[in-house]
Amino acid sequence: MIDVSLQLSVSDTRRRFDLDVAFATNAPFVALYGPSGAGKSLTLQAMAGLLPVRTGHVKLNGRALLDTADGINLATEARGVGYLFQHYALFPHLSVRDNIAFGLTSWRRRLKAEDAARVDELIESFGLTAMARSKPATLSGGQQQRVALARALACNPQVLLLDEPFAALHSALKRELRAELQRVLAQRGIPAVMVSHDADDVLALADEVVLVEGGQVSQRLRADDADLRARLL
Ligand SMILES: Nc1ncnc2c1ncn2[C@@H]1O[C@H](COP(=O)(O)OP(=O)(O)OP(=O)(O)O)[C@@H](O)[C@H]1O
Repeated sequence: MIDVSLQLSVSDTRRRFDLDVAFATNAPFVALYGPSGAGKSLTLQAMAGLLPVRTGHVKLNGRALLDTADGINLATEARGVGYLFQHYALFPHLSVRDNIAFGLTSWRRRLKAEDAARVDELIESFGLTAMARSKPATLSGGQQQRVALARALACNPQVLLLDEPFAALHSALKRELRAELQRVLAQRGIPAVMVSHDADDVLALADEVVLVEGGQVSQRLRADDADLRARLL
């Protein structure tokens, strides 16, 4: 069960955006869908603990990652979330292997043997063995996306947060990588929350769709709603 309620504001000198979203679901794959600037990425960032929240909660199978009423606000690294950033945000100076291992290392210690084995398993299962020592810039778009996904999974997350995971890819590759993502999530039993404004991504992957507009949830739709396609397009 993913249970989210978030109230926050972001602003700079000229703009202010108020987010007030809430949804609770048992769906294994949830899509946050809506127009550009609706507040989808801010929702994901707040769930991951990357953004200060004024009031609200984020609960995962009953475990509070954030609950402002109880003074709970776990640090990002303690939340057990894997995050795939829009445009992947790979570290250009690190190899594929070091990108994937990044969250498991620190300046104080080297990778533990069990973590190294996990990184190697991810490299192999995502077909990245031949390029494990290469820098991200030398990889194709699909390969970079696989590195980002492997990095998000390296910390053994309880939930995967995906921000526009297929936006940079052409349509044949999108189809291939959607299927790969479904396989990986089913294999590992990890629920996912995906931000997308691509109706095809949503139709292909989501069990439940949360429509976000103007910083609020405007509708909830299930994948088996007969008119889902019509309502998304
Ligand atoms: N620090 C900030 N200061 C002011 N406004 C901000 C700040 N960060 C985000 N915003 C605004 O908040 C709104 C919601 O942003 P968000 O990134 O969540 O949109 P989105 O729904 O993910 O859109 P897209 O699909 O285009 O990525 C946007 O209008 C954005 O410009």
